Amino acid sequence: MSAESGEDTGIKGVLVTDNKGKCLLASGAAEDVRIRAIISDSEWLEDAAERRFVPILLNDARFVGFVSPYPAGYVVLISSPPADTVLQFVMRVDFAYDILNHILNDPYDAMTIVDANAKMAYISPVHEKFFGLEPGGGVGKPVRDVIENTRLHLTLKTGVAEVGQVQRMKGVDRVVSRYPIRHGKKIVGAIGRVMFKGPQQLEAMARKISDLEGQIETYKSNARKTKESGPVDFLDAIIGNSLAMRSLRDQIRKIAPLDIPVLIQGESGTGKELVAQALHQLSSRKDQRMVTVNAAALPVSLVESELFGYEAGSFTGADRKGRVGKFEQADKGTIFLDEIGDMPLEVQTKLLRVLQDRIVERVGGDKPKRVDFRLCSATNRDLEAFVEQEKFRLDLYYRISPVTIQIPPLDQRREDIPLLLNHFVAELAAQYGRDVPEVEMEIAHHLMERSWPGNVRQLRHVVERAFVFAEGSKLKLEDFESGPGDDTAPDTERATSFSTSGGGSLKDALEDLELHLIHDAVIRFKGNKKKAAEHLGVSRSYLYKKLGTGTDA
Ligand SMILES: Nc1ncnc2c1ncn2[C@@H]1O[C@H](COP(=O)(O)OP(=O)(O)OP(=O)(O)O)[C@@H](O)[C@H]1O
Repeated sequence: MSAESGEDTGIKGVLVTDNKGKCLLASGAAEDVRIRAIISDSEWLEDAAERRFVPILLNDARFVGFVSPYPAGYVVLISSPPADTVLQFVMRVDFAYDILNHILNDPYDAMTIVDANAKMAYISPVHEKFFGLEPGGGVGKPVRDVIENTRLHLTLKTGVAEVGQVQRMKGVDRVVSRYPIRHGKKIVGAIGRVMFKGPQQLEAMARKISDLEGQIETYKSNARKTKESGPVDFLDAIIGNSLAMRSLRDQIRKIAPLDIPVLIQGESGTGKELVAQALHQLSSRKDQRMVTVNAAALPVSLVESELFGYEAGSFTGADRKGRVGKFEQADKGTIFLDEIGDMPLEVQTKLLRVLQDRIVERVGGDKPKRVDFRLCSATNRDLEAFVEQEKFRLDLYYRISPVTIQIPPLDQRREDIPLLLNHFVAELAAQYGRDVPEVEMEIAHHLMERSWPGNVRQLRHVVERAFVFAEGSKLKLEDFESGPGDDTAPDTERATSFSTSGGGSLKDALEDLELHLIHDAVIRFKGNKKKAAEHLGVSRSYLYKKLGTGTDA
């Protein structure tokens, strides 16, 4: 910058003193007698030389002095403060110089500065080393020639900061941020910062944030649902007008407000979880949580920590902060023990204790805590038979079943099928963002004649398959008659039945499996056959051929 340029941030003056502070040379702003008076104090000089940057404040002007010793005395460069914040920083922080020094030399956070022409103006020593440059070696070169995959030249053009991006340099990923630097309205350069610890830390942080966001979403949506739907809606969600279903809703209405344990029994897919939800929502605990525990999925080794929680650092592999167990989470609310019939005997014993005492103690903790929960359990097993076979503890059975609710299988209430069909079609239309299609009359008839070992869940799957593959705006009987959707075995059984279905050859079994995979993929991608074909790694035409359709839906 030239002496005449008058730029505010430029050097305003120079002063050279001897070791005692006697002025040897003064030029520019340093000729001001007030500045000379300040600087000629040898104590001030000594202190300033330690700090390197010092504010020089006059009544009508403010400067920053850069003070450096040289063998015969001191050199003081006087400049205008680039901004008030900078001046304040220098004024308030005695070790301002050391901070700048740290920023420039931080081994974990390097810096690249380019000028308005995208030429390197500065590069941190750690970054120079990383690129194998001599000190100052990159300065003056176009940034793109020095830094791999840089976008700093684009930052100058767009004027938009890019924060937390991943940039590959010399075969490793680094997290970088790029900022345009403005003087007034003009972009005068750009600064790039590199976190030398790599992106792993950020990834871990991002994962944590996304977990938390997920949890918040669940809470929000639960809160919304509870607000939007009055308690009656939770009963209305249990579709069916058969005598059995009407009586079921009556029982729920009566039992829900009583705070006693309930055991819900019914085959898989009959809606046990729906009933548990309704019981909770119609109880006085509805504003608290219903915490679901899949009892079958609990390994004995983890059951205590899952159910009762653990204190910080209580065992290897535990979260450092400790964890609240399911029973504590359900305090004042409901705990729903699903699949309780599949609980191993050792786990049953541990469970019995907390059901008797209503007290939990975290693993590694010494403060037993009283918990207040409503117990709701469910099973598709014949628990009485299990008790006889000594697979289930009698005392636990009594604890969990003062009241039982039996949900009959769908085959015993086929008159509910038309209502369920309409309900699922409307629900699927909303889920897939389509108009509700017309449903051919014969379909309900056809479905009522079939057997439903997988109960309502299986019915929903069958309707979903037909819905996804239907052409046009009408659901036709033929949509339900062909393809894997017509299989009457429950899904879990079907998965293992490919090789034996129809007792045919291996080729038949493979074709069967292929068709299943294709149908599953189309459902997974909500009817988008292009995406399904991509996912399966087959051409679209092959997929159409297998589905027996000619066009994309
Ligand atoms: N009466 C019903 N009305 C509406 N939807 C139902 C009904 N019964 C079951 N469903 C639906 O069927 C599916 C299975 O229900 P749910 O998970 O409650 O069954 P479950 O008996 O708990 O099964 P499992 O024993 O396998 O855990 C869910 O999508 C549920 O919404």
